[in-house]
Amino acid sequence: MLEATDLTKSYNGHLALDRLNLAVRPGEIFCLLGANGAGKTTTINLFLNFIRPSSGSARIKGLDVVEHPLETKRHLAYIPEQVNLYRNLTGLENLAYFAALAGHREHATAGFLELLAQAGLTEEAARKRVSTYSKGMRQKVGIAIAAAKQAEVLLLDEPTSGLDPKASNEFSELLVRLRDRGVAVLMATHDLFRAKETGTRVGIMKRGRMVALLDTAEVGHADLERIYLDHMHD
Ligand SMILES: Nc1ncnc2c1ncn2[C@@H]1O[C@H](COP(=O)(O)OP(=O)(O)OP(=O)(O)O)[C@@H](O)[C@H]1O
Repeated sequence: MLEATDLTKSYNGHLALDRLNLAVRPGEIFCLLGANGAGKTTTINLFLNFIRPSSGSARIKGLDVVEHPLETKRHLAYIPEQVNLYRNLTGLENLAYFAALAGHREHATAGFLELLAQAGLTEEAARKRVSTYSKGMRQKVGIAIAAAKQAEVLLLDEPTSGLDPKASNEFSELLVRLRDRGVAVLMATHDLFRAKETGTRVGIMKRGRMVALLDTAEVGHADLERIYLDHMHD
């Protein structure tokens, strides 16, 4: 579904990403962990085709993202740290707008309200302007947009940073629901706890390289933290 093969990005000889090999299957949440500058955002941006690889390839549903930019974009949704929405429009209007932009005009207002309700926004909140929303509410609109697009691949870059624990928990539950519907999720995060809770696998990155790959079912919270810190120290 989501595949990196020897994916490499260098900036003036500095390897931001060094031969990454990774496959994320439908129904899987893969969490990228690593210190600042480890290459997590670079990985996500390569899948989004925001930047070009120096060598290797990023594929979505078997299609190279550089060779098939439009087709691969159709299958994916992206939630950055700050979801960009039109502040003067309501959550409902934003959702309708972005769904239409993605070619999904089949939903009526009731359908959009249902998607927002599933993402945890009441109708009352959905009809308020986004300028009045908290960060957690904007992230929920982001999830509703991903659901309206029926995205099969979800890319997230530190989506829960700055969310309070309850909002972060709610957001993680939404991710798990999408995962259970067969969405392939790739998420960069600094939150070891959430990575263990919601991730199927985690990859620890350091200076552009994937230095460890773990199955979350096989490690406890304390193990994951210890393994992470061991890698940061050497
Ligand atoms: N446009 C650019 N020009 C030059 N170097 C860059 C550029 N973008 C990223 N880098 C470098 O690539 C490396 C990887 O950066 P990246 O943003 O992928 O890290 P990250 O793991 O996402 O970090 P953070 O946790 O801070 O978000 C860093 O050394 C960074 O300085």
